[in-house]
Formats: sequence, C-alpha cells, structure tokens
Amino acid sequence: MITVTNLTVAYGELVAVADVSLQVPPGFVLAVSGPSGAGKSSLLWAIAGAVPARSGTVEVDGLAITSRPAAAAHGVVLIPQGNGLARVLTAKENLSLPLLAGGNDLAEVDRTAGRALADVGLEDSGDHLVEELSGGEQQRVSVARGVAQQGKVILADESTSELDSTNRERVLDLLRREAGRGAAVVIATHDPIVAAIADGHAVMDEGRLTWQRHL
Ligand SMILES: Nc1ncnc2c1ncn2[C@@H]1O[C@H](COP(=O)(O)OP(=O)(O)OP(=O)(O)O)[C@@H](O)[C@H]1O
Repeated sequence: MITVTNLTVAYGELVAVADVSLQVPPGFVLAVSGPSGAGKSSLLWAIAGAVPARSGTVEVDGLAITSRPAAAAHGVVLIPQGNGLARVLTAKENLSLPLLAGGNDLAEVDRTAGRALADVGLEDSGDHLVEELSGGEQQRVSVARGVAQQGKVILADESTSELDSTNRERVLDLLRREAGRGAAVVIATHDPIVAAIADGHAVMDEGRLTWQRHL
C-alpha cells in the first residue's frame, strides 16, 4: 500500500508537488496525467525516495520512504522517464544488475532476466547493446528491468510513450499482471488510452492533484 499524505516537493522556490494525498492499495493501477511540468515525475520520484519531501510523508506498507536505497530495498521500483539504461551494457546486463545487487544467484538472475525480456517481446535481443536498440525497444528493456525486480510498488514514468499500439498493449498487460500478483502500480502518462485502462485516474496541474476517477 502506497500512502502519500500532504506531500509537497519543491526545488528551491518552485513547488512541483503541492500538498498531495493519495493511497494506492496492492493490486491497483493508478494513472496520473496532466500537462508537461505538472509534477507527475516529481510525485513518482518522491514515492521512490529519489527526491525529498519538503513537507508531508510517503509510506509503503507502513515504512516511511526517506531515501532511494531504503525504498529500493523495500521493493519500490522506478521505471524512469528516459529509461535510465546503461547504453554500453547489453539489454540482459541492464536487467541483471539490480537483481545481482539484490543478492540473487547468477543462474536465477539469468532466468529471470530472460523471462522478463520475453515478456516484452525482446527474447532475441538480450545480448544486444542498449545503444544498438531502437527507442521503443529501449523503453521495453526499461519496463522489463522494472518488472523483473518483482517489486511491491511499481512506478512507471511515461513507459509507453515511444511504443506502437501492440507494444503499448503488451506493456500495459504486463503492468496489469504485476498488479495481479499484488503490486501497487502508478503510471504517469500523457496517453488517454493508458489512463482509461487504469483502475483510477488522477490529474495533476501545477503540482495539485485532483481525481478524475477515484480508486
Ligand atoms: N531537479 C529539478 N530541479 C529543478 N526543477 C525541477 C527539477 N525536476 C523538475 N523540476 C521542475 O518541477 C516541475 C515539475 O516537473 P516534473 O518533471 O515533475 O513534471 P511532469 O509532470 O513529470 O512533466 P513531463 O510531463 O514533462 O514529464 C517543472 O517545472 C520542472 O521544471
């Protein structure tokens, strides 16, 4: 369960997230939309522990999220806008690094990474360097890296923005499957189709969040 209470995130004078409260239970998919600069990424980053709260709190299953390492150890997975992949590593290596850091053994890491790449239709691209892949393929590698970690929270930041409709559906099915195994999923998106399939839809504007469709 994600519990955000009166959260404000600011960069100096600029308030990016203004007094936002929300809850996302396990098994639910929340879409957050809104214009560019509305504060969607900042909200996701704060839930991921990657930017500090100016005021208010973020909790995941009762644990206060105060730093990225603690959040990651607690199963909060961020699929960042721009993918955040290491371009000089292969697709499979990009998936393997966080799994190895999590203490999994090599054979298990290899199996999990292979399965996650197959889930996004890239079973034959594991040995390709990221920089050899198209923008859409890189985005799917980033999603695969996120779901491979089997987090209790998945924060997907514009994770379908470069995909054709078939692959968008594939990624949405995958995120829905993650919710089905008990993850709380938040998707920041500009895409009305993504917002429509989510269980709830919130809109941000100048840092403020209003509900279009409540969870
Ligand atoms: N690291 C930062 N330092 C200073 N300002 C920032 C930083 N990150 C974001 N901002 C500003 O905070 C505001 C919210 O940005 P944010 O990226 O959260 O919006 P967004 O809704 O995700 O936008 P987009 O849809 O374009 O990704 C913007 O005005 C942005 O310029």
